[in-house]
Amino acid sequence: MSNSHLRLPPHPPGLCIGLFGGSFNPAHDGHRLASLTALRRLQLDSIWWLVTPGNPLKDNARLPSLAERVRQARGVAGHARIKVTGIEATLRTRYTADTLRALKRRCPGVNFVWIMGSDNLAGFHRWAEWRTIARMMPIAVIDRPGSTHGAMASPAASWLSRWRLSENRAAVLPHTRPPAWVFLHGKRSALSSTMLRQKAGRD
Ligand SMILES: Nc1ncnc2c1ncn2[C@@H]1O[C@H](COP(=O)(O)OP(=O)(O)OP(=O)(O)O)[C@@H](O)[C@H]1O
Ligand SMILES: O=C(O)c1ccc[n+]([C@@H]2O[C@H](COP(=O)([O-])O)[C@@H](O)[C@H]2O)c1
Repeated sequence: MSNSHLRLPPHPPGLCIGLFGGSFNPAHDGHRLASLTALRRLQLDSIWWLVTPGNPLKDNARLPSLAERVRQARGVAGHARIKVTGIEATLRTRYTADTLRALKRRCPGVNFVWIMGSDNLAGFHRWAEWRTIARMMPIAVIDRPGSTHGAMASPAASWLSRWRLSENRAAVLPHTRPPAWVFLHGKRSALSSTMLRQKAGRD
């Protein structure tokens, strides 16, 4: 990855930016639909897809290169407000807590929101410093087929329950002091990268 991925133009204070981390192996329309839901319901200025150099909890032996995944994801994103970036490679961060600290330091005044699908909330308690992440920025969870119940029954959802905003207040989430989170239900996609890799004979 070239240093161009670290170029962070000055962001006027008050901008609202969603951070959507993922392996994107490959990116698909489910990522795009979740992003459009977050953009609209949270009234974000933009959403950044953070294509990870490698999820710290996954075996990344067969993961395509970061450059390849970023290129493919840009083809799928196709939206002026969705920016696809490999910035974690340049920041030399892999754990989400480290990435969020680095971005907050580099972009003071920006209202960041961490975005994730409901399957990730189900396993969030296994992430490094997950409570710290929730104290660093608001979180929006996007409902995804197959994980609605698991997400809500998870240790993280239980710990976070007292800070949950109702969905009709989603637009205030980016301006709310963390911990704060919202569970967004809307149009859903059953697509997954696993399904696409299997179809392509890659798994
Ligand atoms: N169909 C979907 N609806 C809502 N969120 C999704 C969907 N697909 C992926 N996400 C979310 O996008 C983020 C990145 O996911 P990722 O790139 O791992 O895709 P994936 O389809 O879950 O991949 P895999 O099947 O390999 O686990 C995660 O927060 C995940 O929950
Ligand atoms: O920081 C962690 O401990 C951690 C553990 C698991 C996943 N993550 C992040 O979660 C995001 C979603 O990952 P994935 O592989 O499910 O697409 C991605 O940004 C990962 O870096 C982060």
